[in-house]
Amino acid sequence: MEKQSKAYGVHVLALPYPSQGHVNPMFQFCKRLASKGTKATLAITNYISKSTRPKSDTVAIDTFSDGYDDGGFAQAGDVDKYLARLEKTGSKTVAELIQKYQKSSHPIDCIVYDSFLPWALDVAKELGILGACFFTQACAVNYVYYYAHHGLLTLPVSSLPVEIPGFPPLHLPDMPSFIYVYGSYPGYFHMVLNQFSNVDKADFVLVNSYYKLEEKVIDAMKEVCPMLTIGPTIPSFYLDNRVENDNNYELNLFELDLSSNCINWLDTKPAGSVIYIAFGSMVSLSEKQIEEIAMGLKNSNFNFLWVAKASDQEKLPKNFVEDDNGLFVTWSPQLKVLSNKALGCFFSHGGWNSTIEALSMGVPMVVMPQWTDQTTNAKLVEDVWNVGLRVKVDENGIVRREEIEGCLREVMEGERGKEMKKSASKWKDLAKEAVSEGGTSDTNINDFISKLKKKPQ
Ligand SMILES: O=c1ccn([C@@H]2O[C@H](COP(=O)(O)OP(=O)(O)O[C@H]3O[C@H](CO)[C@@H](O)[C@H](O)[C@H]3O)[C@@H](O)[C@H]2O)c(=O)[nH]1
Repeated sequence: MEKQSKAYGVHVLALPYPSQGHVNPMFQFCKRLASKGTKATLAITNYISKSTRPKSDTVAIDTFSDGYDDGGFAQAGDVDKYLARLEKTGSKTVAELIQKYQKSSHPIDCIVYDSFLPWALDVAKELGILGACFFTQACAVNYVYYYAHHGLLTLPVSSLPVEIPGFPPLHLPDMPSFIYVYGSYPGYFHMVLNQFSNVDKADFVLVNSYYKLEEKVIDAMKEVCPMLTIGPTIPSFYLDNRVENDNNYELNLFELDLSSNCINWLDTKPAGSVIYIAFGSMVSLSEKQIEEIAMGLKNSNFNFLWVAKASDQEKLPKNFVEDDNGLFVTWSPQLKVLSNKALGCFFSHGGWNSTIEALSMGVPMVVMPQWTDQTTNAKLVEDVWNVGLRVKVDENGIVRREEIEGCLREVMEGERGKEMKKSASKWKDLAKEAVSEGGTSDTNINDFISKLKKKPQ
């Protein structure tokens, strides 16, 4: 076990974009830094702090204002409005936060900021500290955005397929949705391209992936934007187990549903018999789509654990009776679920955290991507890593019950499913290797820390 050092060499302030899929990897990275003797402080918004009251033994938690202290994004109710205020107010309040530490006995040496918040690098430079840009999504996705940002991929895409080093050619539905459905979510689209607006000025560029997972694209990306793989940023307990008491996310922005202990329930099920269904923190499905999933599951007759908000559970068909082969929760301890022996398949939306968590736990997937990077992740899951299937959507934009049942059966008991289980187990071993002593991610994290220590004074 790596012991926590009391004599901190350097102090890192981590600034995630304020949503679950960004806070999780940044917080885990902080825990990893702390286990190596670095002081790490995670900066979350006042609203997240008030609504979750997070605690950690090893990472300090501090707050800044995004301008919406009483409701965060929901209070703004509009992407453009939220992002504009986050930048304006955040630039000021994050600067104040750093200045507070600069007057203390442990000033900040480096801000590790989410790539969605490039303005944080300007704050760092004005205050004379280092800036490390942290990408939370797959390197392949970042590669596409890099090329689009620099006009090397002309938009709307006219020349198909698009080639990414080491990957099969990408057709339009394999591109991130903002490119695939050109003109959709302009605020978010601007944000993902803008990740590259000043990245050349960052002192470090970190990415939550691991080298062997995306070897060729990481090598290609290194030529233009040197990214250090530091992932997977999941608790050490599930991989190398070198960090003491590190088995939780501890920073759930949603309340864990303890009404039915889903882990005890999973423990009663045979190995590999349960499908886990969860679509991350942002997806909202139509009543029709929920009905199709429910009927696909019912017809498949597999055991299932389904994470669905109360409002989504209300959309279930009236004749969908929950018996002992199915359980609903509103929010699960996802890593504990994925690591449970009863798991046979993860039916997911293909969010990057869910994807890299499943890869790290060796769980094959069925992916029903909704938007953003999920479409590309689904392609990689099916055609590059050979660990799952992407469901097909019909002409009305619905994934039908027969399609869902067919994909679940193939992954759970089909011939391809057997191959996928083997591949999943390989990616799990490689994830563990990456973060273990001397692994690629471990070495990159050590290099990052040692460069901080040698920073010019
Ligand atoms: O019941 C649940 C459901 C999810 N999680 C966790 O919540 C996170 C969800 O992250 P992710 O799978 O990436 O999904 P989103 O919350 O949807 O993340 C957004 O942010 C990601 C990072 O940018 C993108 O890859 C996604 O497409 C985008 O939707 C993961 O760590 C899960 O372990 C739980 O702990 N319990």
